[in-house]
Amino acid sequence: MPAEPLSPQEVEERLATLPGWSLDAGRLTRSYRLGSHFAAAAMVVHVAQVQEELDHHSDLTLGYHTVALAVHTHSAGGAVTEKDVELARRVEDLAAGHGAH
Ligand SMILES: C[C@H](O)[C@H](O)[C@H]1CNC2=NC(N)=NC(=O)C2=N1
Repeated sequence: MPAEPLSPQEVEERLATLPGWSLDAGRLTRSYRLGSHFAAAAMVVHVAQVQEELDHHSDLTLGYHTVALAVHTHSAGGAVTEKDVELARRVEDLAAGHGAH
């Protein structure tokens, strides 16, 4: 069953439980800072593993000491859905282990 779009209020409620995440151009976004470029690259690989597991994929950008994500649900017409929130939570869970903040 396709994921349903969250209402603007539901998105705000979810964001209130995801510090550092925001809604930007209709997508859930967050940027993390890490201690080195290699540490950032390792986090990208870990996020990619989670995205494959969830079958849900963000635009994932590796910078010098940064990792940035932006995600919405293509199959819901580009809306934000619970799938995006689930991915954000999973990324939060692994970020600390990479020293990301
Ligand atoms: C066929 C495949 O499962 C789908 O296309 C998945 C893959 N990853 C996805 N990622 C995102 N962000 N939105 C989707 O609708 C989506 N769909």
